[in-house]
Amino acid sequence: MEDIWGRAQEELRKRIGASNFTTWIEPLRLAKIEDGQAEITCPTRFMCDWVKRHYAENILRGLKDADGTVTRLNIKVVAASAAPGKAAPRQSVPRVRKPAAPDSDLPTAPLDSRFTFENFVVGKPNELAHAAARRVADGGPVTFNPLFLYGGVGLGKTHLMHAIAREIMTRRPDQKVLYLSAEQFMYRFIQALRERQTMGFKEIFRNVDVLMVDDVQFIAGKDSTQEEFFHTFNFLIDQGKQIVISADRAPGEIKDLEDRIKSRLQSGLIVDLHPADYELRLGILQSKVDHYLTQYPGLQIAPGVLEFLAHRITSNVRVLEGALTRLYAFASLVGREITLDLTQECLADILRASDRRVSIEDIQRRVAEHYNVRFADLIGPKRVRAVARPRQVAMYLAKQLTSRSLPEIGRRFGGRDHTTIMHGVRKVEELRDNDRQLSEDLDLLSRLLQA
Ligand SMILES: Nc1ncnc2c1ncn2[C@@H]1O[C@H](COP(=O)(O)OP(=O)(O)OP(=O)(O)O)[C@@H](O)[C@H]1O
Repeated sequence: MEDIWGRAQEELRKRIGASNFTTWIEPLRLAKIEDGQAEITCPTRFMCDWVKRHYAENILRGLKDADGTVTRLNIKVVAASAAPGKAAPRQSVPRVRKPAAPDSDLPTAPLDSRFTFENFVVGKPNELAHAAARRVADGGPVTFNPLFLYGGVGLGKTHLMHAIAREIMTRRPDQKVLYLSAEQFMYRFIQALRERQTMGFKEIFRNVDVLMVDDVQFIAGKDSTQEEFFHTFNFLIDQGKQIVISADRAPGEIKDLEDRIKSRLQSGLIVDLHPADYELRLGILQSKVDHYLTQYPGLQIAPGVLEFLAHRITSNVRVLEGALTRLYAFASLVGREITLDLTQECLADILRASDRRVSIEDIQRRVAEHYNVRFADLIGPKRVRAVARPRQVAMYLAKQLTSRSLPEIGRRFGGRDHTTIMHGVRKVEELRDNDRQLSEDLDLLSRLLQA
């Protein structure tokens, strides 16, 4: 099945272009072929409708070419986790392109032009890492050597590394800056060994003023590469040259890394990038929206959408950025304003994956406790204000923090109609901006529920 779909995809990529392919075809899966009918699964309804309207014919043609038995096509929505026997569809998230194996005459890996200090949003979780990176980039006498930056996936390590490299190259063009990933370091070293060019290799690496190695955990367990790295490292430090290293964890926690290397890596300044908190996530989204304003002038984003995304997508910045990119692409294609509904529709798979599994009952219990009302009253018919307002707050939080539909939420609120829920949600949205107490309550409750 994989083979057939692989061949059909190759054809499709040629026919519709790489960008359309990545957005619309890559997330699809070929689930089965039965009695001449191919079944394609799609992670969201929005995407399913779009693909049916625009690409069904091409997909069928591609499948027919790849497997002569196919005569019909059925495209249906299947939630990411429920896709039969397949890995979850890849989200259309732009992965930072890590440079490929480099050309041996040009050691420095290409720098991504977006990864600058200006584009880096600073908040509590990354302020120390940012300040240290800035200090190194500003130059002057070497204060901490090496600078070791570490943090989980997609939290901005590579972004900071590129920013440092670019800044030094601009401020001090006389300095030889060599930036590369640990994988490339190994690739070059092995190539040098094979071509009996180890002297040339050593010369390149020992002649730099600033050496920057990304994802150093990669050399763990690679004995001869570790050995060479260790010597290069010592040589440069002894010469007072700056070294900057990044990894996905602290030096002491990298398994299969020789102790002497660990201890050398620990001899400078070690700073970690913490996962982005709500404020930082919102700040990053706002700065991206500013960029999109030039790319998509006139495309409106409704109030509350960015807050919603910052609340709901907590995994990492890369996923957050990818969500916004997809949202803008969808909205501009269909020529619609980016509303909360559009957001939930077109990011259903990402939101589901990030769903923090807050249940509606958790929300109701927490809200009842906070406002000191009985749980039974909260979901019951009472209309007195002392109960009605907390109920609307609970409805609003249910919409914000879960991926349940309005009718589903209605059922959990004593069988209310979806229009009642919509009214409750809107009411809270209206009041939130001017009622400080309410806004603080919402903030506190969301935090408690997501803790
Ligand atoms: N504070 C920030 N401000 C603006 N953009 C950020 C910030 N942090 C991360 N990003 C963006 O998030 C994306 C992922 O960041 P980056 O590639 O630097 O992560 P990483 O920590 O190197 O992850 P990995 O370990 O997967 O390589 C990039 O597009 C980057 O620009």
